Amino acid sequence: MSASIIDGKAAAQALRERLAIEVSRIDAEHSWVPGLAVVLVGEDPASQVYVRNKGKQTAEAGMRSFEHKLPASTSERELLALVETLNQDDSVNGILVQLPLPDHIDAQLVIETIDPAKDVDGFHPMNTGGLSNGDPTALVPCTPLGCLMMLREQFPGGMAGLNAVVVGRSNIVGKPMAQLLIAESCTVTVAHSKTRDLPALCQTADILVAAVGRPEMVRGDWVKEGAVVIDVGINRVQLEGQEKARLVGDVAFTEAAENARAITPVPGGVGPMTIACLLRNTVVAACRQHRVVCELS
Ligand SMILES: NC(=O)C1=CN([C@@H]2O[C@H](COP(=O)(O)OP(=O)(O)OC[C@H]3O[C@@H](n4cnc5c(N)ncnc54)[C@H](OP(=O)(O)O)[C@@H]3O)[C@@H](O)[C@H]2O)C=CC1
Ligand SMILES: Nc1nc(=O)c2c([nH]1)NC[C@@H]1CN(c3ccc(C(=O)N[C@@H](CCC(=O)O)C(=O)O)cc3)C=[N+]21
Repeated sequence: MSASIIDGKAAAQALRERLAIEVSRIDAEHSWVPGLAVVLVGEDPASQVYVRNKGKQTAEAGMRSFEHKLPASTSERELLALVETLNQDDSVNGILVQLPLPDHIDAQLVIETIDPAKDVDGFHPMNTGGLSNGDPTALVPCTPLGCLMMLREQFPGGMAGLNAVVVGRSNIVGKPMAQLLIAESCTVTVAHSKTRDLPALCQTADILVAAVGRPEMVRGDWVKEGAVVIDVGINRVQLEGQEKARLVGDVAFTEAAENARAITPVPGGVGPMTIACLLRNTVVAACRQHRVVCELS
């Protein structure tokens, strides 16, 4: 089988267009627009690109974007004070603090300081707990939410009873992805660096999600014939003799596409959907804060 390629870029654009329509309806009927604050500490060049893309796409959807770029020397106390200010600011409906943070800052403390109602990353314990308890109002982390949206397109009849294997158990991708798949009634296995015989486990997967951070680790013969493969990995690899680094996923794409029914590419798969879901969470959070009904499907 030769896989169909899941076009995350197109899906993200379609979602952003729906968001823009909802934002202009809210503006017309209620005279406010959702606002997203993004906080970046330090100079990490890759993070700066994300922050720039987020700012641009936020504005294109008709929303307000507030960027706070702080030096790497920012103290934990200063960052917590900024978060408190954003919590109090009624024009800010969503707050994202870009991770990772410098070592001298306790990231968990920062996350727990964000008002759960404005936690559009879905990392606050109130939201992670809500997700695992099946609370429909919990804000869901953007990357797994984007993966779920693409999976739903692939399974119009639902995913109940399918075997899902999630490789990676991070708080930002692996664990919330597993929770979402449990809620879809999949049989979910979460693999990590201590998992024994990972290739054999992956071969049992009808749905295979790779969120590892190791370039092309998942090989073609790990993929069951007809499986749907979601590649979350974003790895920059420097090829010999080439000036620019290339982006590759955690899955060996060409090999895996021989066996899969459908697969996400890198770039152009999960990444663009992550940003679109961040904007979606901001619209949803803003509507709740203003106690108006959000007309997004
Ligand atoms: N497209 C997007 O929007 C996003 C992409 N990413 C990308 O996704 C990837 C994963 O990110 P993130 O979850 O934050 O990464 P983390 O480094 O936090 O987690 C990686 C996970 O992979 C597991 N792992 C590492 N090596 C192996 C191995 N050899 N075999 C099996 N499991 C292994 C680790 O296991 P253990 O717990 O045992 O150490 C860990 O659970 C990265 O490439 C990142 O850049 C991340 C966020 C968003
Ligand atoms: N608090 C927090 N929340 C996050 O969601 C978060 C974070 N911190 N830290 C970093 C990771 C990584 N991440 C990506 C988002 C979009 C793309 C993306 O848009 N990728 C494009 C293009 C990438 C490029 O060309 O550089 C693509 O895959 O096509 C990638 C990675 C969000 N993260």
